[in-house]
Order: sequence, then C-alpha cells, then structure tokens
Amino acid sequence: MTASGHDLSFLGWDDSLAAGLPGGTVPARVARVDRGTADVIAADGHHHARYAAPLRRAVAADPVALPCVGDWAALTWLPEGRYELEAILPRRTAFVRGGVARVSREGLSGDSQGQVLAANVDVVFVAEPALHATDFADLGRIERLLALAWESGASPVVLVTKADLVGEHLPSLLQDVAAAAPGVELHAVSSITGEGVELVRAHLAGSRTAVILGASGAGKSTLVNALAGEQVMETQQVRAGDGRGRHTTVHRELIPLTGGGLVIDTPGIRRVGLYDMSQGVDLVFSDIEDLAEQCRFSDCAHESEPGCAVLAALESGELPERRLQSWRKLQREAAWMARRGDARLQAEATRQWKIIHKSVRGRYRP
Ligand SMILES: Nc1nc2c(ncn2[C@@H]2O[C@H](COP(=O)(O)OP(=O)(O)OP(=O)(O)O)[C@@H](O)[C@H]2O)c(=O)[nH]1
Ligand SMILES: [Zn+2]
Repeated sequence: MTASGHDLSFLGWDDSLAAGLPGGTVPARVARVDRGTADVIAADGHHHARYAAPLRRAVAADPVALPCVGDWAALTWLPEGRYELEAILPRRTAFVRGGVARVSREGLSGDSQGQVLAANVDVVFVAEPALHATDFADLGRIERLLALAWESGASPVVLVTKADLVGEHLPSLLQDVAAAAPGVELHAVSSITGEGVELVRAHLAGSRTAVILGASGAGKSTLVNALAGEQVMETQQVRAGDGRGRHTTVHRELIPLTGGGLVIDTPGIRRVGLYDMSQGVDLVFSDIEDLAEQCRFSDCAHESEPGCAVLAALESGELPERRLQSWRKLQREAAWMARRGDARLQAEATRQWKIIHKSVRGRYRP
C-alpha cells in the first residue's frame, strides 16, 4: 500500500513530505494522542494506531519522540488487519513545552518533562481582544505570545479580535498593537460582523495548519466556528449552559475546515506559557535589539551607560517606557526558563527555527 493515488493534500501532505516516507509505509496525520496510541487520518479515513516497538523504545529514551497532534506518521499494515504507528516524519515546526521540573512534596525534582505540544504548525494566530472586560488590548500579552510563536518556527500573525467592540478607537488601537509587533502581519477581526475573517482564512490557503494562542475569552473558539462556517467548537456561551444540547462527538484536536486549512486546538496549546524563548524575545523586540547594536559599549546594560542608544530613544519618546519594561521582564523570564530547561529540548525547539531565522530577520529589518 502506498500513498500514490490517494489524496492527503487537504491535510497538508506534499511532495517533500512524501520524499521522506519510509518504504512500505502509509502516511497519516496525527489528530489526537492517547497513552501509547494515536488517532490518525490516512487517505482511507480515520484509524486508531498503536505505537510500534521501535517507536516505544525511542519515546522511552526521549519524550520529544512521542507523537503529538499535527505530526506526520508512517503507518505499517499488520497481518492481523490493523495499522501500527511505525515512525514520525521529521517535524517542520514544533511547540515544545520544555524542561519544566515537576513540583513534588520534596520540592522541585530534577527531571525534566519535555513534551511537544503540536507539530507542523504553519501559522500561529495571536488573538488578543480589542476589549477585554473594560481594558483595551494587552500589549504585553501580545509580546509574550509572539515570542512563543516565533520560538515554534511557525509564522505569527496578530489578530485583534472583537474589533466590533471598540468603535472609533480601533485605528489608534491597531497602531499601538502594530508598534508592539514589528514586522508581523496584523488584522482586526470580528467573528460577529465577519470583519477580517476572510483575511484570516487566506492564511490557511494551501491546506496550512494554524493554532490560535490567546487568553480565555479572546474569542478563539468563536473564530474557529466562523472560519469553519459551522459549530465545530464549543464557545463560552455554550459551555456556560447546563450542558444539554452539547454535541457528543469526540473532540478532535486537529480540525480540518471545510473551506480548506486546519486548526489545531488542544488543552496544552490553550495553557501554553512561556518556555525556552530567548530567540523569540529577540525577534519580538527587534526594534530594541537594533537600538542596542548602536550603543557605544557592546555589553551595554542600558541602565546608565554613556552613549546608550536605548536610553536615548527612551528619552526622545521614540521607544515607549512600557515596551522597554516588557522587554526586560521577558528577558529575565527567558533566561530563567533557559536555565531550567534542558539543552536537548531547546535544540528541538530551535532546530527548524535556525532554518527560518535568516528570512525572518530579513523581513524585519527595513
Ligand atoms: N462582540 C464580540 N464578541 C465576541 C466575538 N468573538 C467572540 N465573542 C464572545 O466572547 C466570548 C468568548 O468567546 P470564545 O470564543 O468562547 O473565547 P475563547 O477564546 O475560545 O475562550 P476559551 O475557550 O475560554 O479559551 C463569547 O461570549 C463570545 O460570544 C466578537 O468578534 N465580537
Ligand atoms: Zn545601551
């Protein structure tokens, strides 16, 4: 059995992936994982596949080898009439939750529990509501999520959601957000009026895979439903009800949209924090990094040094105080995470990253 003659392109399968498929195996995309098994979508439909012995051994040695949603899998057909998950194809991008020590009664234990949360994501939508309760969009949160998005190797796009809520304040709000996200595409979106939804959909053309990062209530589920043109996700209003009338189908974490493209939605991605993200911080704050290169001293800490270009920009108003604070805070967190993190996991997070680093850098710098 081979992939030829079957069409998996709606899942993002392409020739270069096909070139890496081991002989005698069948390709499939991982839609959800459970202990030792995965739900996969192959050309002939959905299957439940157990992990083959070599894969189990690889996982025992290194948790990063564990299949995750979005992975491309090589399946083998067993004589007893079922598929087994033989291997995972090399990941193009990966969201890694890395090196976080477990808190136990004895305190922090030393072992790191590396885990890939999602693989082969092409685009990361950073969703921040124009209005959250009574506050306008939180620029610090956008910067934080952007750093994480860059770290995964996927391309970030910022979405100011619930754009219908701010009326004539929208243009100035978008200006502020754009300043916090230099070089990143930005769209105002309303799932209620439909504004911007087509712009978001355009990023999924060519069966690209997206994740949406954002705080609870940012409108992520509502947006996925708007993109799907149907209720594929429960929104907060539905969840707030008494639970009756909920659809009982198994929640798939890899959601192919009828109009093309896919969205990955998992609890892990929803809770995603700030991990191993030093390079991401550099890209989010490329304006400050550029300034820092002009400081007189190469090891300038931008505190009180003479000839500091960062402080000069602060003085002139070119660089907002808030943004410098945000940069300092994220740098401290990134450094802390890096110390806790384990080098191998960081290598996985930055492997594909390095490949795109140059082109991204080029996009940023005018
Ligand atoms: N005015 C307005 N309200 C929206 C919009 N999108 C979503 N909402 C509302 O915002 C609330 C939260 O939307 P959800 O889509 O459930 O938010 P979420 O980001 O998925 O939240 P979590 O699942 O908790 O992470 C719901 O009451 C939605 O009806 C929008 O574009 N405009
Ligand atoms: Zn300086």
